[in-house]
Amino acid sequence: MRKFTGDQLVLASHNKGKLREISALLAPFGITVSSAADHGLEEPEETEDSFAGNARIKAHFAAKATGLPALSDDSGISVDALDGAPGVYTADWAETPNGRDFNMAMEKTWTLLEEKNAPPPRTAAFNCTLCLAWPDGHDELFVGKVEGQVVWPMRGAHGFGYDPIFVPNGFDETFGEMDPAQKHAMSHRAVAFAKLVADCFD
Ligand SMILES: O=P(O)(O)OP(=O)(O)OP(=O)(O)OC[C@H]1O[C@@H](n2cnc3c(O)ncnc32)[C@H](O)[C@@H]1O
Ligand SMILES: [Mg+2]
Repeated sequence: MRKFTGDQLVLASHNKGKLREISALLAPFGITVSSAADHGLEEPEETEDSFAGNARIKAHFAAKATGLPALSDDSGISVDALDGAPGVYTADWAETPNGRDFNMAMEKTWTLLEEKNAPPPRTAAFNCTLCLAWPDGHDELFVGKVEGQVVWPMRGAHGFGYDPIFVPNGFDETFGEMDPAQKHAMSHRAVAFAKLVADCFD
C-alpha cells in the first residue's frame, strides 16, 4: 500500500456534487485540492463495466495529464428488484440531448419498479469506488457501500443525483433531506474515503 506523501491532489471528477463532498472529506488534511476542470481536462470515456474499471480510467487519465496524484470516484445506485440496475450506468440513465436530467432518471427508476410490482421495501445500495492514482501508473482502490431503499415521491433538495429517492437503512430521511454533514458521516463515499485515509494518509 503506497502512502500519499504530497501536498497536492487533483480530484478527477466533473460532478460538482462529488467535488463538494470529497473536498469536505479532505478538508482536515491540509492538502491543496484542484479539480479536473481547474486543469482544463476533458472527461475520459468510461468504457469499463465495473466501478473499479471506470474509477481507474478517470484517475490515471488525470494523473498522467497533470503530473499530480489524482483521486477519482466512480459510483452509482444498484436496485435489487432491477437486477442491480442502473449500477455503473447510473449517470447514463440521466443523459438527454440537452444534458443530464436526474428527475427523469429517478422517474425511470420508479416506473420500472412499479412495472415489476416490486413490494416495499425496494432495497437498493449506493456503491462508491475511489481510485488514487500516481503519475507513474501506481494506484490504490477503496470501496464503500451503503444499503437502504428507494422511496417515492422524491424528497429533499440537498445532495445531488439520486439522493431524493434513497433512504439509508436506520434513517427516515432521504439523502436529499439529510443535513450534508450527516450524509458525509455515513455515505458510500464516506465509507470508501475512511479506508483511503486509514491506508494512505498518516
Ligand atoms: O465521472 P465523474 O466526472 O466523476 O462524474 P459522474 O457524475 O459522471 O459520476 P459517475 O460516472 O461515477 O456516475 C455516477 C452517478 O451516480 C450518482 N451518484 C453517485 N453518488 C451519488 C450520491 O452520493 N448521491 C446521489 N447520486 C449519486 C450520480 O447521479 C452520478 O452521476
Ligand atoms: Mg462519469
